[in-house]
Amino acid sequence: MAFQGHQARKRFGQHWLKDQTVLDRIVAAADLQPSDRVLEVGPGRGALTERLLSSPAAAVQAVELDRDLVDGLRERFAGDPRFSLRQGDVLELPLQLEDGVAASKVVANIPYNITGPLLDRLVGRLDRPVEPPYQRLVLLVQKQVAERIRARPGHSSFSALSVRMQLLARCTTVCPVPPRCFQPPPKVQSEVIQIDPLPADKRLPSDIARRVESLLRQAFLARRKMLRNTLASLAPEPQLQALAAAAGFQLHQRPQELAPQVWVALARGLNQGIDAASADGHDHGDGSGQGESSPGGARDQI
Ligand SMILES: C[S@@+](CC[C@H](N)C(=O)[O-])C[C@H]1O[C@@H](n2cnc3c(N)ncnc32)[C@H](O)[C@@H]1O
Repeated sequence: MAFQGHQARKRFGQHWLKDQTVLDRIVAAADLQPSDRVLEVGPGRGALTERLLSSPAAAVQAVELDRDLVDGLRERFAGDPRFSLRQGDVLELPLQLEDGVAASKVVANIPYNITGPLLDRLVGRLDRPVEPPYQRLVLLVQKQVAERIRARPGHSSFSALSVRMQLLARCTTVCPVPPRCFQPPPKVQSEVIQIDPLPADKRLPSDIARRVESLLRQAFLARRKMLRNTLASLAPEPQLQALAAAAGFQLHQRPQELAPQVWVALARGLNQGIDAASADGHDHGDGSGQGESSPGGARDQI
């Protein structure tokens, strides 16, 4: 077998999944249909790939960084024409399948060291969502990250990532995965998470999306500070108070207490303020949230 002699490499985040129940749960969550085309990030030695190829999916495209795994993977799945493999960095390679068609689903036990940029690549940000969105992502990630993705307001894990992901997708837990499910076992707890991105017509309008991204950056930079302080550059306090009341929060609250829809309501209020001011004949910029770090300029935007 071509994998013989290959040692798991720490720098590539290699922890082979060996627990059959977790593999079952991942594939069940993916709910693969004959019309599905799957992207697998980091097939490793192919434990998950084999399960994906046991499903009725039309195609499984794997992207593996470690050159020394490529021959073994090609050998292992040579008999299945639905399997294709590209060697390289998933953060850099084009992600269409061999025939140029985009995958419908992503299923992967991901290397934890690239989680942030990978989510960026596979889901995107509010102001630049991945287009077209994947129908579903089933990802094995570090538990701490899964908790941040699906956290509710007020929970200690609630962060800008929670707001962003919950406005872009429906995020649910599939199952916890303790270290003993891997070989070698990682030092951290893991979790399988299911992310169903919203279809393009259910996303936020782009001006609101840009504004929410900009608010999140501004507010979560100092997550322990009251919003009265972190948002002070946006408007004089009486106006800020009115905007907050209309959006459904109070200025003594902190950013991790505000639900995603409250951020959207605040963004709408701010953008409407800009529109109203523009209608008055003032020049207040494009409402993209740029320049908000300059207090004077930002006050002018309201
Ligand atoms: C946690 S292991 C999962 C392996 C296998 N899917 C399993 O479940 O046993 C992560 C895999 O991603 C690969 N990998 C790491 N960084 C990568 C990158 N930037 N692009 C593509 N694959 C990567 C590693 O070589 C490894 O095979």
